[in-house]
Amino acid sequence: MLPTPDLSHLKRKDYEFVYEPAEDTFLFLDAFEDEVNFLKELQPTISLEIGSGSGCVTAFVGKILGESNCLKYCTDINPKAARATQGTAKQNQLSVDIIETHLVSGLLPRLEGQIDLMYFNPPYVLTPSEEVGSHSVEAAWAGGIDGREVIDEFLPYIKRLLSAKGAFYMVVVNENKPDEIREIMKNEGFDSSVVRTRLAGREKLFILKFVRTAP
Ligand SMILES: C[S@@+](CC[C@H](N)C(=O)[O-])C[C@H]1O[C@@H](n2cnc3c(N)ncnc32)[C@H](O)[C@@H]1O
Repeated sequence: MLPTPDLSHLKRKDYEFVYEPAEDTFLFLDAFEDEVNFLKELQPTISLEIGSGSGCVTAFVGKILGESNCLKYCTDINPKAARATQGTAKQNQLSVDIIETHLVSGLLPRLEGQIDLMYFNPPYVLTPSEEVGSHSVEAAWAGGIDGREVIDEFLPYIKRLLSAKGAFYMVVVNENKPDEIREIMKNEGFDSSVVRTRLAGREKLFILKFVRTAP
């Protein structure tokens, strides 16, 4: 079992402003541990986490990839989360390029078709639409109708950003209608699988994986 990254620089007060690693984060870590062999074979040259929050997931993936030449990018809409990710990268001796932005704004067209590994633990909680799009901690969970508003805005970017061999992982809950998301992505030319599921309180969490359909 790989150790959880060192987040000791983040204090209780920081988590008033930045999403604190929770069940969904830890399910993501478990899923990436399941995927170690795939990730090592993939040998990503560029990775991207959208919504990196504390930076816990990227630090974990960084440990898996070890001394590789992978260029690691993260984005977050919340400036305090971007700073937290920066601190976590430093604390865990990783080099990560963190961009404070909405989804992947500013990365296209430069990284079009370049990303081998991409992952997103999105805001997936069902909330009124007006709550979506804040730049503070509420951005971590407010997902709007069906918890899908941010997810649906992001889906078209997967095809544009992933390289031919690339893989994309995402956390969703039952209420987000995972089968419908998989169908949308199938129509975009992606195969999907469920890497892990877990019940967390009333939520059923899924880690979905998408790769391009073999020609
Ligand atoms: C559920 S939290 C996940 C944080 C971290 N990746 C983890 O797994 O613990 C979702 C993160 O996405 C960020 N986020 C929400 N909407 C975003 C958007 N439109 N663009 C970029 N980041 C966004 C939030 O600020 C938050 O840090």
